[in-house]
Amino acid sequence: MLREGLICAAMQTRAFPPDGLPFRKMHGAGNDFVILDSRGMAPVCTPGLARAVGDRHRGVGFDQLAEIRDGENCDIALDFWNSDGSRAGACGNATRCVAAEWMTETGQDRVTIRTTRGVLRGEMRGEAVWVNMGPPVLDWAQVPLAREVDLLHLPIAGDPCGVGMGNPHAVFFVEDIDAVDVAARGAEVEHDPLYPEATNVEFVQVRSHDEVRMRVWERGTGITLACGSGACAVAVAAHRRGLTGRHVRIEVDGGWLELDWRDDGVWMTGPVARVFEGRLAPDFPAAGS
Ligand SMILES: N[C@H](CCC[C@H](N)C(=O)O)C(=O)O
Repeated sequence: MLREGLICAAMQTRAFPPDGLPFRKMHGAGNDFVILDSRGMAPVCTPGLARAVGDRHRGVGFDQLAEIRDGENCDIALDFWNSDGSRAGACGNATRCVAAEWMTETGQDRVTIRTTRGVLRGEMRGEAVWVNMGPPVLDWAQVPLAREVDLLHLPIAGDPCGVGMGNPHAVFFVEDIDAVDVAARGAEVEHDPLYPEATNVEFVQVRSHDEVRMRVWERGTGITLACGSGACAVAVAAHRRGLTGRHVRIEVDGGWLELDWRDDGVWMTGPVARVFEGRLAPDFPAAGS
């Protein structure tokens, strides 16, 4: 036991460099991220580290943590973590943030990013960085979403739709989005047994053929001000239901996102901002856990 304790203590002190672990804090339309850069070294993030850094009182706080890694046959790779320590297969807003940073750093106007769902492409068009979040998966949730509608206790404005964007999304169209108790209904739907891996939940009010408003409950995180992959799912679902065209502006609680569902995938742009840079203390509680 003593030996195990010593090994454990050694791991805890050797995980971070002596001057701390550098990170960047960014957000995209209010969806906020801690970005770690592990290029040229072994990945550092673990469920424990994600939870500790994600703690808004004792850590840094984030909706997702994105870890940049060396890309195989592409420019970079990205891993995503939620603040509860779970992994996310996709994160559109963090992908936009990292794509924008990479373009600024390299002076290039195109980037390829490997994620668990495949290689995503980003490109600069004028001042805006667009990313292609890939094609939607439309058969991931052939489930009776009508049961979920009952959970909402609200008038709906179109059949709900399940859309996979490398992660699951359940999209509900409602007449009055301000009447939705996003926290209560979102948590309920997230863990409905219909979704063995749980789901992200989007509520949408359609304003016109090219504009909708969305509010989101993210799996593993809760309410966020924006969700990029969720916005992609909403654009796809709204078009499939005949409610919008393929190009749509989506108002989220943190601003606006612009979506364009093309033959090669769902493209997205919107605001990104770098907030600050810092270093996790070498003895940060979760170092090495
Ligand atoms: N905020 C992210 C999505 C995180 C999804 C995550 N909560 C999951 O478990 O799938 C985005 O911009 O796409």
